[in-house]
Amino acid sequence: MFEFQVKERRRRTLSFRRTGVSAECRAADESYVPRVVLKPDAAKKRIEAALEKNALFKGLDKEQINTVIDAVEEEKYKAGDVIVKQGESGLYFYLLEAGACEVWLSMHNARNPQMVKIYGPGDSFGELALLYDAPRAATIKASTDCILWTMDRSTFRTILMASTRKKRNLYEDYLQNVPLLKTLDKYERSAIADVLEPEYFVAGKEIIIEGTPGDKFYFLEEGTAEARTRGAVVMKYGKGDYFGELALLNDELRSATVMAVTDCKVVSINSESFKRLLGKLEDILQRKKTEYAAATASTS
Ligand SMILES: Nc1ncnc2c1ncn2[C@@H]1O[C@@H]2COP(=O)(O)O[C@H]2[C@H]1O
Repeated sequence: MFEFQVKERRRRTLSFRRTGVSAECRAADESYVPRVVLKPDAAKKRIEAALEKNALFKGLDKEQINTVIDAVEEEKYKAGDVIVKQGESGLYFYLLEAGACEVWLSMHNARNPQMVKIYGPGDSFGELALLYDAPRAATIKASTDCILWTMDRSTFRTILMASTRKKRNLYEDYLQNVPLLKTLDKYERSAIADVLEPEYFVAGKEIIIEGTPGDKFYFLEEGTAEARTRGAVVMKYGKGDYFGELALLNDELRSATVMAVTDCKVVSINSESFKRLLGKLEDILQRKKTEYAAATASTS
């Protein structure tokens, strides 16, 4: 049998609480006093680079980013180390700077956990226990030597909890009803919610232009749109439909123009997140190509 042994490490580093708390921090948690773990400028630059790669930190202002940079603490793990263990209580949120970590899940008290994904640089984990006051939902194990930045619970709850929860709640129902995502589990859909960027297009405006390079994938959240090739309508889109996948999947130019028929709200995903989060749906996405070919043939 496969048993992970771990107790989340408790920090021994000297840290202090900063006085002169910003109004924003006080608003989020009256008792919060920012934590400061002293570190050289070079370390601050590394943290900033890691934060830039992670969608959860995107909406933060400069002051909040500085609070995060002050508060996090470096941790190194060796290949094979267990960083968090499913079922235990959670103390920290983790941002992976270097190395790779495996996610292991034990479903319904099954004895043998399954590895469900691998995290790489810029990925983060450990938010669920802190967001919902719940036991760790999965076990995370270093698959190579790793460098992580760990954030204490109080900083996480003050700086990141509201924005993360808001985005996940906002898109939970919508994503659950997107047919393409039916085979994903709730956690995989919330990872998609984290990276969605809303965009608005007035009726008649092009969302995608045929023959141009593509760097985004879109879900249509509100309104209707249509795809045209050489002027002929080849596809109509409504709420929950998606487009823009072919250029990203096949590294090619946009093969059609997609235009808003009514005012539209779309949510987009950049190509890096698309490959990371929707990669396992590639077969379903590629199948759509046959549908496009048939529609195009019937108009010519
Ligand atoms: N499929 C999954 N289900 C639950 N947690 C997952 C999954 N994949 C990755 N995780 C991460 O594993 C972490 C384990 O600790 P948390 O429950 O705090 O937060 C969890 C998520 O960040």
